[in-house]
Amino acid sequence: MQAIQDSYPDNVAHCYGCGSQNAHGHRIRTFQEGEETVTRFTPEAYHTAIPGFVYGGLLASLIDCHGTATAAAARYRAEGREIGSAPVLRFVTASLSVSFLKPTPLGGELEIRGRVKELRGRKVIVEASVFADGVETVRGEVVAAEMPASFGN
Ligand SMILES: CCCCCCCC(=O)SCCNC(=O)CCNC(=O)[C@H](O)C(C)(C)COP(=O)(O)OP(=O)(O)OC[C@H]1O[C@@H](n2cnc3c(N)ncnc32)[C@H](O)[C@@H]1OP(=O)(O)O
Repeated sequence: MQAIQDSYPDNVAHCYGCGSQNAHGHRIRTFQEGEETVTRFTPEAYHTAIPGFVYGGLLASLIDCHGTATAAAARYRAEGREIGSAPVLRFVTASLSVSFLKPTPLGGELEIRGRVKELRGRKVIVEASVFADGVETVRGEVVAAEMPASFGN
């Protein structure tokens, strides 16, 4: 199945969280499921915070990259365009907020589910949650902004 990240051009596919070209990264893959998006990720033993539980920074990065992918998909949908069609849309994180509701157990697959809260102009606000065994352990919000052509300058 085609993931949203599969549509990222090679020159922006090096992100540590979601770049398919980053051999050391998480390489998350996000799929549209109706009005929601879903990513599945299984943390490794070295993603430990306190033994038995997942490191919060990893969980934040899953929300982050799931959010920017959800934002891109939402904009394509709003424009009635196929994901990845030219001109390619790229979103970066303007703001990320994360609440750790419960400790997230280490040792199984996590599910990250996202939905669009607001889509306006060059900005998309995405809400996303991490679930472990169906229990919501983390909730976050990503403000994703369309990457300006001048990015980095
Ligand atoms: C392409 C695949 C890569 C995937 C990336 C994965 C996630 C990442 O790790 S990205 C790396 C981390 N993020 C960055 O480095 C971004 C650095 N910041 C920037 O480049 C700029 O500040 C940027 C692009 C976010 C916003 O620039 P700006 O000139 O304000 O853009 P602009 O187009 O005017 O603003 C867009 C909208 O976002 C809003 N906005 C900008 N920053 C923020 C913020 N911090 N909080 C809330 N809203 C914000 C603006 O108010 C504007 O909203 P509106 O349209 O309602 O007025």
